[in-house]
Amino acid sequence: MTETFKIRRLEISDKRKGFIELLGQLTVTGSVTDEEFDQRFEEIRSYGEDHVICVIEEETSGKIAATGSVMIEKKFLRNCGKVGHIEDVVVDSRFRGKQLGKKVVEFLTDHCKSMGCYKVILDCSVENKVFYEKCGMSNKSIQMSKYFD
Ligand SMILES: CC(=O)SCCNC(=O)CCNC(=O)[C@H](O)C(C)(C)COP(=O)(O)OP(=O)(O)OC[C@H]1O[C@@H](n2cnc3c(N)ncnc32)[C@H](O)[C@@H]1OP(=O)(O)O
Repeated sequence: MTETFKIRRLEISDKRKGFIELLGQLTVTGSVTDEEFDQRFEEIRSYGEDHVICVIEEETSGKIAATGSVMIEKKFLRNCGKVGHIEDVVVDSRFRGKQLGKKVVEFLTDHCKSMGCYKVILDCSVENKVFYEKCGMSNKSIQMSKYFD
């Protein structure tokens, strides 16, 4: 069967297209009810261009094959500059190795550029370092984190 991929922003109907299950390939999602999804979707939509989630839909199957998100941080430094933070990039294991991950990162990076950000940053595992290098990024620092119970 021919695969046709289309990249676009997340739509409210994407919950039915496997969006949450796809995020489950990245980390724990918990059980998200339709009501919780709709509420969170509207909340994120209210941030407009400052919080964008992109998806790639495989149109033949109507399934979400890849996703990633970006948040625009507004700063005082660098003349009230802006920084893009990329998060939650994942490609369905059935569709990996087809340049979809790269397309997601490009989409998000282009958004940051169009928003006037001076840089875009993300945290990733050592295993994904080469992937992000192929997306034109380079290692700058180490990640620190503290998880709350
Ligand atoms: C900020 C964050 O969200 S970090 C979390 C990243 N996500 C995950 O770890 C979830 C599980 N992994 C995945 O979903 C996928 O494997 C991803 C997103 C890491 C990569 O997606 P894919 O669609 O398979 O990658 P894609 O096909 O676009 O690869 C682009 C290039 O990177 C290379 N590449 C991809 N993954 C890797 C890897 N793990 N190690 C080395 N090279 C890699 C590819 O070979 C390709 O090289 P080429 O352009 O020379 O042909």
